[in-house]
Amino acid sequence: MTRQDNGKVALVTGAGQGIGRAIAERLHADGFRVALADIDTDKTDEVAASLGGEQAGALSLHIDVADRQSVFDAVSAAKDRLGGFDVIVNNAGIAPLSAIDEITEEAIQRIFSINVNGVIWGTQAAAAAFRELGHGGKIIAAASQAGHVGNPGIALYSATKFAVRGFTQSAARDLAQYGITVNTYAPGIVRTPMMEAVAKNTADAAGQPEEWGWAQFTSGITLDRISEPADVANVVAFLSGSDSDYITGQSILVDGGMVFN
Ligand SMILES: NC(=O)C1=CN([C@@H]2O[C@H](COP(=O)(O)OP(=O)(O)OC[C@H]3O[C@@H](n4cnc5c(N)ncnc54)[C@H](O)[C@@H]3O)[C@@H](O)[C@H]2O)C=CC1
Ligand SMILES: CC(=O)C(C)=O
Repeated sequence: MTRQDNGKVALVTGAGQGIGRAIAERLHADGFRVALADIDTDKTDEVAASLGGEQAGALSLHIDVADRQSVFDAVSAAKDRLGGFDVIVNNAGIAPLSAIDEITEEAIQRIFSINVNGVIWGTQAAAAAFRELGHGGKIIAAASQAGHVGNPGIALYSATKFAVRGFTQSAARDLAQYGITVNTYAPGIVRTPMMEAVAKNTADAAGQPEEWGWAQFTSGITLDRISEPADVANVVAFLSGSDSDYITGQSILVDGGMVFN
């Protein structure tokens, strides 16, 4: 089907691969002009080109979500070059393993600077752009099933995702007066480079084969399969559009029934 531009602009962080890429592709197919922002622009250059490039509403941008100025610059570039600003998807994140005894000050700072500060900077920059443009908008961030319940081996990561949910609930209260909704999506186990590394590193740390690493995370999926990035993109497409206008402050689990709460 031919793509119909819907007149709206979305920026997706971490759009170079995995879930972010699938979200950017889905929003573009739905008619959004999309800024694909990533620290690795080799990847976003390629994805944006595959969608037809800037003239076709697919703009590759550099962003380091840990750097507030970089986030504000990317939002500003998306707004100016794509002609508006309506949705931000604060998707970029990292998931290094964290055995409790081995957590260091540097490890805490690194993961929080990306997974939490990155969401805060994206929220600030998007809210400022929406207010400047005189309309509301949608702020969406990646949480995780690990931001709803504990998982072995990823305690520090889990702390960042609980933090994202807490920030989101309060930001939803603060920004409602501007017509801005704030929500998170909480994936389960998604087949991406991140999850492949998590499974492999979990197995390596225990001296076990890789399938054992996967099994630590995949038992208990009610729908009995790992998620594909498109499963998550479907829900983010809903949160980006007007059908979700009456939802704010929520974390939507997209986990095939791993966590019921
Ligand atoms: N894969 C999974 O099973 C799950 C993933 N998530 C969350 O979903 C989000 C996306 O995950 P995946 O696609 O699996 O990850 P991924 O590692 O496959 O892709 C992440 C992307 O973010 C980019 N990135 C990393 N640091 C960045 C920075 N400082 N600034 C800008 N971009 C940066 C990377 O270059 C990469 O393109 C993350 O927030 C993750 O925590 C949540 C639950 C499960
Ligand atoms: C990487 C992640 O978010 C998991 C295992 O829930």
